[in-house]
Amino acid sequence: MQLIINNKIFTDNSNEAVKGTVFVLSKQNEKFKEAAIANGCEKIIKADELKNYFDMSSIKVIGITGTNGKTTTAAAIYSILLDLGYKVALQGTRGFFINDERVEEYSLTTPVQLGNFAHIQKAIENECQFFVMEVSSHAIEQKRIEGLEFELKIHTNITRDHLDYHKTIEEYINVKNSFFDDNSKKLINKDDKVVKFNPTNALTYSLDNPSTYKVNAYSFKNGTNVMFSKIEEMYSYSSTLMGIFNIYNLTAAIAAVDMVTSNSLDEICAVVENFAGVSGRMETISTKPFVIVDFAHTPDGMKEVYESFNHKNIITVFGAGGNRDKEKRALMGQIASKFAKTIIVTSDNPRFEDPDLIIEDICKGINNKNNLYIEVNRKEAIKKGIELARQDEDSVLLILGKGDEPYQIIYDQKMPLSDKEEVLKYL
Ligand SMILES: CC(=O)N[C@H]1[C@@H](OP(=O)(O)OP(=O)(O)OC[C@H]2O[C@@H](n3ccc(=O)[nH]c3=O)[C@H](O)[C@@H]2O)O[C@H](CO)[C@@H](O)[C@@H]1O[C@H](C)C(=O)N[C@@H](C)C(=O)N[C@H](CCC(=O)O)C(=O)O
Ligand SMILES: Nc1ncnc2c1ncn2[C@@H]1O[C@H](COP(=O)(O)OP(=O)(O)OP(=O)(O)O)[C@@H](O)[C@H]1O
Ligand SMILES: N[C@H](CCC[C@H](N)C(=O)O)C(=O)O
Ligand SMILES: [Mg+2]
Repeated sequence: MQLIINNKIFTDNSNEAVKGTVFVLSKQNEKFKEAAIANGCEKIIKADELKNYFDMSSIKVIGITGTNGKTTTAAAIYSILLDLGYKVALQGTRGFFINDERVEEYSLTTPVQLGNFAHIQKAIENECQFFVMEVSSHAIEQKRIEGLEFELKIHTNITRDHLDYHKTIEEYINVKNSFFDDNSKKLINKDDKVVKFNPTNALTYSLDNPSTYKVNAYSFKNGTNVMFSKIEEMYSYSSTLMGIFNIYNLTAAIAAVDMVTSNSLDEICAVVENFAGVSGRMETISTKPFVIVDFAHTPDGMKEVYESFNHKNIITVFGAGGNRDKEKRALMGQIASKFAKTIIVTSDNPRFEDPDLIIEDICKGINNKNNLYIEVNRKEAIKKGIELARQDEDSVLLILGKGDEPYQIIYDQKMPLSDKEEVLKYL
């Protein structure tokens, strides 16, 4: 990766660290320092020194971490800020966006150091006042966010994910919490039981516990309607987004915009309705049969989705990623069997693993095998789901795990596949 500032090349790759370039040292490439020197680089700096070469004072960086809800909360903040007339950049799982336009496709949720700086540079060139970014646990652990100064840090929730990488849940929680141990402005979900944060400059939001931005009531009639209070004052907003978890995401987004702008909460709440949600996140693809595509890929994420459709006969299609946390698989099976009437277990990015064995792992959590179908081919699994949904008017088909990912990863190949397009094909 290279970054050019005032005609000077900064690189994090020793192979590119030739004469006249600056080698930017990070946790990941420390081991290549000698190679960079051998290649003749002009200078070596630490990633957190990059800020000395770079004037970022015109842009406010907002970072969001948590197990679930980062992409949705980030997109909601982006949408609200744009609607209020600001220029904004958004960086996360779905790519990189500037002022309502997609600039880059999917890659990492949080790029490496030089990648973050390059995007911020582009945002500044486009006169953005805000840079909204998702911060993954990998990024915190690998110090990809070194050298960034955050105007606001937001916490969504901490459950379980990526244990293939972090090994233990304790380590995962510690990594996430470490994002909140400094004196920056923070916005914390007060209903989360494991979050630990430095209380200096922290405000909170919640549905259950006392907090700064406290949801007092909500209803799901004709969309989602929410009343919340800040200190003594009451406010309300409406949204087309479904699910209690989206009340968390939207309330966090409103609170965040309140914390970083001088707009009134009434102004902010008025534009929330315009946010149509994120592609592939609780997205209704069809109402008859009722079909939803969602990105839930953790036991907790699935539970949240299923609970939102408790009044329906749930038919669900899902798998679990290969070369990722194996422990979550049986738990996902368990959650599905608790809530769903019919389960179709299939593949979700098997990568280098045998898809049949991943499915076996998932099925270990499913006790009642009566309404269980196994279909390793995801396209066929979706087709089966639609067939079954057509036979039951009270059903909802919940296709989980891939959201709007446009591919299935088999070995290291990305084969084109879109859950949404498959659904539309069979309707
Ligand atoms: C497991 C993991 O996170 N791996 C990341 C890690 O890989 P690595 O340490 O093996 O990389 P490496 O090839 O040794 O290179 C490390 C550094 O050395 C440098 N290098 C390398 C070779 C050389 O000869 N000389 C040299 O200087 C490279 O330029 C680089 O800066 O560092 C690389 C760059 O520094 C990342 O691209 C890579 O992400 C891989 C591709 C990945 O798939 N990561 C996923 C798991 C990830 O990060 N996901 C999260 C969360 C997703 C979510 O929940 O939404 C994300 O933020 O996307
Ligand atoms: N606040 C929340 N609490 C619990 N579950 C949520 C919440 N928000 C979203 N979800 C569920 O998690 C899924 C992923 O949401 P989203 O993409 O916003 O999260 P993310 O943190 O960016 O995930 P990832 O780290 O995989 O990119 C959604 O499709 C939904 O099922
Ligand atoms: N962005 C996350 C979720 C991907 C979910 C699922 N589609 C998978 O491949 O496991 C990750 O890379 O772990
Ligand atoms: Mg994300």
